[in-house]
Parts: sequence; structure tokens; C-alpha cells
Amino acid sequence: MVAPPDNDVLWAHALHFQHNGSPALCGVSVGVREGEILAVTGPRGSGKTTLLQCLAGLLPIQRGEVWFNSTPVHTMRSFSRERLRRDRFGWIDPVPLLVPELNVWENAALPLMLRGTGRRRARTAALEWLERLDIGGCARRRPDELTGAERQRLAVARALAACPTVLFADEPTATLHRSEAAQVLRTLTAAARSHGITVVLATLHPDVAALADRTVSLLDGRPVTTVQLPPVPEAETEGRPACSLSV
Ligand SMILES: Nc1ncnc2c1ncn2[C@@H]1O[C@H](COP(=O)(O)OP(=O)(O)OP(=O)(O)O)[C@@H](O)[C@H]1O
Repeated sequence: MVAPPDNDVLWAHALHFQHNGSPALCGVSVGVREGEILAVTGPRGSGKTTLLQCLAGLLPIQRGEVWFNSTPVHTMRSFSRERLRRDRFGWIDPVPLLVPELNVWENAALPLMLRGTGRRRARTAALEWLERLDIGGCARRRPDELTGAERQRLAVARALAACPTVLFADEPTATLHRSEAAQVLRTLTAAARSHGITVVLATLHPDVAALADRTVSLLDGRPVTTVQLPPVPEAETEGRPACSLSV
């Protein structure tokens, strides 16, 4: 067993994961520093979601290690992983899973109430975040009365209202129009920075990854280092295609 570095809030070493025998992660090691926004990029099927699910304790670790601060997640039983997720982690899906029987503020307050926060305090926190996400006016509606964009804003408000230590966002704006996506991402990253929330953000898009402090790229379940070659003087580039080198 290798000791995790002190300054990483989340640390994975030599992670391997197979879905029904089909490899999704093949020896991924990654560290996430406290308060950092880390983007995980890569084409479809490269293992982004599987990596986030392993780091968040949603999937049991098959091989390798995941540490949250000094706690080994890879040796935890499912009950302990559930408690860790409830108390310390937040999760945003590409298409939000909402409780249809609860109204908007109740959905946003749910993670806090599951942790034992009183209804009144949870409601105050939920309403505050719904306002910041510009959907305060929808607080008493049911999720099926919202547009897709409003539902995604609600999912972001719900994740932030619980003030998680680490927020996992799996393509959180995949279903939104470009301008809508940009606004939601700005709110998400600004809120994370102002509250010291560590974010692990999976995305296909380089412009989304550009909002992060650092990027890890995956290809076929393996980390890829992209080395940008230094610019070549214009006179020397005629007839030569621009290139980067992946190793
Ligand atoms: N539940 C599952 N059962 C079987 N195979 C799966 C399952 N989930 C993912 N996979 C496979 O594991 C590999 C990695 O998938 P994963 O969803 O982690 O990649 P991704 O980069 O997040 O892709 P996308 O951008 O499409 O969400 C892919 O080959 C995928 O088909």
C-alpha cells in the first residue's frame, strides 16, 4: 500500500475497473488537491464516468486504491461508502434525478435533511441556492413543471446547498444550450471557489475543461499526457500541419 500525499483531499492509485468483464479503467492514478477544480476529459467511453464513480464511492473498488483524506475508501463496506457520500460528497448527473413527489425547494433541501439538518434550516439553505441559480421563483413547483434547463439548475443548487467537501459533476451541462451551460458552469465554479469546495468535473468539451485549474485526460481507460509543442516561426510552418503529441 502506498501512502497518499498529505495535500490531496482525494487520491487514487493504480485503479482498474471492469464492467461485466469489459475494462473501463486500466491503471489510473490521480490526486485532487483541496479546493481544486479538476477536469476529467476524454472521448465517449474513455472512462470518465467510471473514474468519478470510483472516486465518489459509488462503485466498489476492484483493484487499486482510493483515499479520501486519510480514509481508505477502497476497503470500506457499502454502508460506510453510502455514509461518506451522504455526509461529504455531492453528485450532479448529466440528466438530473429528481424526486417527482417533492417540490423544488424540498428536492434542493433533501441531501441536507438526509444528513439530519432540521427542515427550517435546510429550507433556508435550499432557497438561498435556488435564488443564486435564478430559479428561486420556482421553489413551490414540482420538477415536472420545470424546463430541462431549470431542472439542471435545481440539481446544481441541490448539490451546492449541502456544501459538500467534494462535488462530482458528470457532464453537468450536457443537455443545456451553450449560453445556458456557460452561465450554470460559471455559477458552479464561482460557488465552489468561494466555498472551498473541491470539484471533479467530467466533460467532453475543452471549453468546459478550461474553467478548471487542471485537466486529466483519459483514453480507453488510461491517462493521457498531451504535450503541446512550442510554436514554430511562421516561415517554417508553411505546408506543415499543426500537431500535438499524446503519450
Ligand atoms: N454499466 C455498464 N455496463 C457495461 N459497460 C459499461 C457500463 N458503464 C460503462 N461501460 C463501458 O465502460 C467504458 C467506459 O465508460 P464510461 O461511461 O466510464 O466512459 P465515459 O468517458 O464517461 O463515456 P461518456 O462520455 O459516453 O459518458 C465504455 O466502454 C463503456 O461502454
